[in-house]
Amino acid sequence: MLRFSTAGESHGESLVALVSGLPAGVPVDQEFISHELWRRQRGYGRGGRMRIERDAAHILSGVRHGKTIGSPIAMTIANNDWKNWTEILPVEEGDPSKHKAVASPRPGHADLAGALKYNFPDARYVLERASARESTARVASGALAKLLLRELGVEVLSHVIRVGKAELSRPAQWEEIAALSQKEEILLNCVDAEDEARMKAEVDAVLRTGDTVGGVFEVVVHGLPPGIGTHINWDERLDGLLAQAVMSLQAVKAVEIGRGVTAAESLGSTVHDAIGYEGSEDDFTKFSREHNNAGGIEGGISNGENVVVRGYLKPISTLRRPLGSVSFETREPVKAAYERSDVCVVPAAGVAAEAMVALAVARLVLEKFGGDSLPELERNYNGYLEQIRAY
Ligand SMILES: Cc1cc2nc3c(=O)[nH]c(=O)nc-3n(C[C@H](O)[C@H](O)[C@H](O)COP(=O)(O)O)c2cc1C
Ligand SMILES: C=C(O[C@@H]1CC(C(=O)O)=C[C@@H](OP(=O)(O)O)[C@H]1O)C(=O)O
Repeated sequence: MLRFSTAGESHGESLVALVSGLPAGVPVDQEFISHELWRRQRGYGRGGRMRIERDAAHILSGVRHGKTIGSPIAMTIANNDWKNWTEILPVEEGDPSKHKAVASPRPGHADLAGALKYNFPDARYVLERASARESTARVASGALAKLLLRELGVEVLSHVIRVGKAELSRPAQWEEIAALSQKEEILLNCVDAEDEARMKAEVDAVLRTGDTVGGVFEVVVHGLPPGIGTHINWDERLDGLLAQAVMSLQAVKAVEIGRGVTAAESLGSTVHDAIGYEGSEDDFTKFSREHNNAGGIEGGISNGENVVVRGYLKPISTLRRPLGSVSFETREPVKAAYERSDVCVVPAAGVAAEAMVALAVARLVLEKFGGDSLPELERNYNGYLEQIRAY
């Protein structure tokens, strides 16, 4: 089974990722992993921390001569900022007077709930792990899943469809989303320049007022054949696994598959994707669809169309003009803590969500087709593609 876990704190020495269950023989393109990490660091509205970090994955195990060898892959991603925190957050006992308390919990962050739960006098240790710095390790892990999927012709990318009140005004084509991932700079990762300018204006407005914005990203899986996931068991459904994978990201508060949200207020005759038999030779089967409101999943199973998953982000909770809070020490009303912060992270969250989606899809692909080596997996995969083509 493909599994991954992460360790590490935001201002600790490094993030750690551990990925197991990948077959042997998958080419590991380190430049690709670095590019994915770079993409997660970009986007208009990020704070001062991103000027300090230059994320790169250091592979410790599981890869030899540029290919996976079937054993668990351990990676570290260093925190450049650690050097500024070694006295504040030492692993040894250290000097308690150097402790930098997060003295008043930020509404919307994990501070208060975490401090109560773990019995900490302030929120420092809570934010250290709650921080989305952890998503770096997810992106490095997801890059490995993407490299596996790439061997099977499956790609996972994202783009931004809303920042605050500014929304993408038209549907995006796969080719446009793919072109975004090749750009040398990322503004708001939107496929339409005019819409992107309106999104930028939303960020500029909150930069001026000391506020923050949220938004919506869309992850698209391209080239996934029908039959991944199953209706048979609740915990093996593709839609359920994707929802959990994306919802688990920091600040994501809703997940939508296809046109799930507007479908709830629409008639069945306008929502469901009428079936034809006009597919081309390049398609998995000759079955075709009028549109893809289902987001490529029916009954928890991929149906051969692009899989489309949207993540809805709440606005960032650390405000330069903070909301009311209470001092941990005195219990008196004070403003919530502020050190520095991102004000908009929709493009970065989209990249992190790509990683989570790639890991979930790769897990189900490996469960269906098995194989301890890439050639064995490819044999099983291609045999299945032949089967559905001949159906
Ligand atoms: C890429 C990314 C960067 C983030 N940066 C910040 C930040 O600078 N400041 C902040 O308060 N929250 C930031 N967040 C959101 C918090 O991590 C998140 O709100 C917090 O951990 C509480 O979890 P929850 O929002 O899922 O309930 C970021 C989220 C993502 C995905
Ligand atoms: C470090 C990252 O994001 C961080 C996520 C984050 C949070 O509260 O989630 C708070 C900020 O950390 P800091 O207080 O050190 O500036 C962000 O910079 C990153 O994305 O790599």
